[in-house]
Amino acid sequence: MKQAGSILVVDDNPDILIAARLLLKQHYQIVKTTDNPFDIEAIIKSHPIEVILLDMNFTQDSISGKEGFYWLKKIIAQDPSIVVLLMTAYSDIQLAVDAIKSGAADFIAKPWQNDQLLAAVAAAFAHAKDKQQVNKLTRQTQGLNQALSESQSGPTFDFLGQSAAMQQVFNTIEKAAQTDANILITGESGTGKELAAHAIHQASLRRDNPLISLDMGSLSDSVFESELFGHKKGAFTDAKADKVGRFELAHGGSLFLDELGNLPLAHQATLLAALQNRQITPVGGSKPVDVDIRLICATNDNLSDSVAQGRFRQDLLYRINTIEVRLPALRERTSDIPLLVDYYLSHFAKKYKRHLTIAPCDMQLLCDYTWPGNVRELSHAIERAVILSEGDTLNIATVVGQPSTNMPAAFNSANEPITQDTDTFDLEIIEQRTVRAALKHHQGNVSHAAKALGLTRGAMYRRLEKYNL
Ligand SMILES: Nc1ncnc2c1ncn2[C@@H]1O[C@H](COP(=O)(O)OP(=O)(O)OP(=O)(O)O)[C@@H](O)[C@H]1O
Repeated sequence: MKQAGSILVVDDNPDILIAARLLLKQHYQIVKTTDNPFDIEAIIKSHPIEVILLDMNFTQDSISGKEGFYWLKKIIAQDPSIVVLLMTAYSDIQLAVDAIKSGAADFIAKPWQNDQLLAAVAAAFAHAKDKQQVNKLTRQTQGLNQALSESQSGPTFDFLGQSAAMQQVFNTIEKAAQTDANILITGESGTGKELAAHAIHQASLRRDNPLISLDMGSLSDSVFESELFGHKKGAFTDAKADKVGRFELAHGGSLFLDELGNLPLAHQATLLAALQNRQITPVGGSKPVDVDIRLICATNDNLSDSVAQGRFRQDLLYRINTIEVRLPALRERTSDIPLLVDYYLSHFAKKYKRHLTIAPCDMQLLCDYTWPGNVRELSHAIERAVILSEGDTLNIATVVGQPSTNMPAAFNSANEPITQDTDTFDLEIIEQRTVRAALKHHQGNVSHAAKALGLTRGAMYRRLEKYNL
């Protein structure tokens, strides 16, 4: 039976090429041949070659083997994962030793014994698999280190809720997490979609492997494929080294694609193809890589509406929403508010070394407020109150928006007139105004505003917090 594997034979003698092809074709799925070593580069680029059988002398009467060493070096420089077997009719021990020192896996004397050649090629394929595995792990480790340094190590806060609505959410997560089903988390901004993604991963069998997140809302067109699928060195001007994409980093674990509703249609098609094939090809690469991931997506949008409006592909929606987890807005589960207030009060009191309690009437005020920014707004409000309160009692008056307006602070601020004239050169003031203007322009959509400002959503939220927006 033929084995999966692709081998290239390079020899200037057509009889050798025919003999090698006839023999190897019986055992391997892809056998390519060429009599011109200048073709090697293009063949490697267009086909995922694992092993090369390479002649050492191409020019007539040449017996030094120098050409073989030259092409061997070029192959290794182009793709170090390829295993090269050198062959020559002028067998001598020193040549064999030099070949192996230069990076060849083995040396074969012509004319070959079929059994010996097949054994050497089988060993070369095994070696190629090991090399691929080592390369993959090395690149995965580099990528994971990078992802960790980008603080994607996990959420700081617990995922809380005692209301019936949240109990149902926890139930669905518990059941769905045990399977590999794709999960779509929906809910307004600040309802805890990212926390839910982490909870799903932690409750799954993949918990010992990484959860890799990617904010689709802040990805520009030019980096989309390279972020998702990685790239090869030299694939484009800025590709100074190989980069592992998020799909490969998440191999064996979970991939969390946040803000999926913002993905342009062209990228939706690319993403769908990767999900269907369970394979990705890095930009500038020729070898598809198998990926085993559990997909978790999140969105603030109603994707069914987006499908109806032609903004989101129906086939992609069907692929990602095997299970849907809908996170209720905080105003739909007011019984959770005291729990969340106590939790964040104790967290921030500890952080700022304060001893604060909250008066029952103030807790009631917090329960009556509609929290359009959901738990994120609540946690920021409590943090500000902890910082601004004097004495032992939390003073909430300064932090909660007027219940009569029931608008998030960010919206209120955005409605203020913004002076565009440069009446100040204070960078902080200018930054604050720009952030407000971007929010206003994008009707409070934090992802869109962040993208317009060239910020990640994390960086945007830090600024919203800093300026109390
Ligand atoms: N159930 C919860 N218990 C405790 N904290 C929560 C809960 N839900 C959300 N939070 C807190 O609210 C903040 C926002 O949560 P998260 O980022 O998960 O929301 P999101 O729905 O992903 O928001 P966005 O759509 O804007 O990205 C975080 O600080 C998170 O810790």
